[in-house]
Amino acid sequence: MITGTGITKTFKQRGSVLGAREVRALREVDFAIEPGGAVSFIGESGCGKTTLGRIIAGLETYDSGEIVIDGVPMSGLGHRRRQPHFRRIQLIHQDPYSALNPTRTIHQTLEAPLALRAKQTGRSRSWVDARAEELLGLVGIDPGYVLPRYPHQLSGGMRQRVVIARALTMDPEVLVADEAVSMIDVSLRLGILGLLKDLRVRLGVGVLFITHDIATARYLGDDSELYVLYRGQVVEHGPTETVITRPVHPYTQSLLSATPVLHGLEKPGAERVVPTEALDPSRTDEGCLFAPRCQFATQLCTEQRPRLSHDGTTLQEHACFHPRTRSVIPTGTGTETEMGADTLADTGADMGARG
Ligand SMILES: Nc1ncnc2c1ncn2[C@@H]1O[C@H](COP(=O)(O)OP(=O)(O)OP(=O)(O)O)[C@@H](O)[C@H]1O
Repeated sequence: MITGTGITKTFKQRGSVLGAREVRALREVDFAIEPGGAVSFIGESGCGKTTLGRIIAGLETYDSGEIVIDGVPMSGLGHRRRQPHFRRIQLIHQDPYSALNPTRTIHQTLEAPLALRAKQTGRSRSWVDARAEELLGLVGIDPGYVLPRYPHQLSGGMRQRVVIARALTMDPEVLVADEAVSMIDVSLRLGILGLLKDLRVRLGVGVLFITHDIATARYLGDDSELYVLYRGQVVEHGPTETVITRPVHPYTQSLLSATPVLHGLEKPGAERVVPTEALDPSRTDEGCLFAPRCQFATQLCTEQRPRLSHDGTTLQEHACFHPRTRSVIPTGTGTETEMGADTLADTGADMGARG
């Protein structure tokens, strides 16, 4: 089990005419990933999703808070002693093109981490080759075809499967998939999402899914959990299906309102929640972070910051002084286009409601 408590991260951005600027990328984020569980983080561009994924994978430091991996708090450990724990959390980058070394064949790409793993676990050289073939089989590609080839000789979908196979060389407890399907052809996305679901079932590996696309978050499974991030703060969290069908935070509602739907699936009577104001670079950190864009904000919202909590009336936690369940999906875009099942994974909106 992997938990994070109060994870906070601030970046200093230099180069502005006004000098260094501080960006609060994450604000006291709490999360938990059960063994074999599925968790998604969603939010618009810049909300801190990638930073959180990198922190969870041990690739980024954090200012305060605690990450506990299988009962071991990471903050008390030095870099070398942390590594074996973080190795159990493998990051899958969004861009399979740059994630693979173009000068190495797929055999060489898988051989290096597997040789290390063999050394760590006292296995033989023949195990390395057999395991490479086994892992490629697990991710649904023919080892005989792929092993001698270079990344540029493979399709985007195949490359992403190789990236996933490479992550599996470390026997991970959790795969962190950061926008893992966003750079893949629409027609291949469902295949990769299906593979992640399948790996959960077959290997018991947990999946942490980072996405701006609410439709892909929904695809992860009925038992998955959803965290909605806004400007580094979790504003709503609960079972994915509950958060999507009965959202209570106006930001979640605005994300869902912005989601295009297939013609004919519009829900009669759905409300539309639209952020009233674009993100302003001089935005205030006072009160609720979403208040300047929220059509339901009151004076209280501009003065105090609501904390994520259960109020006992809903299944999910929320950080809102005026939560109200609103049925907001889907309002439809008026598109007449007929779309096949293969394109369903691409129907989520780019939720970057930046104005
Ligand atoms: N290395 C860095 N140095 C300075 N600022 C950074 C750095 N990495 C991220 N940030 C800033 O932190 C904030 C969160 O960035 P992050 O990449 O985590 O967001 P995101 O939700 O993943 O966005 P996107 O979907 O566009 O990748 C942004 O304002 C970003 O500009």
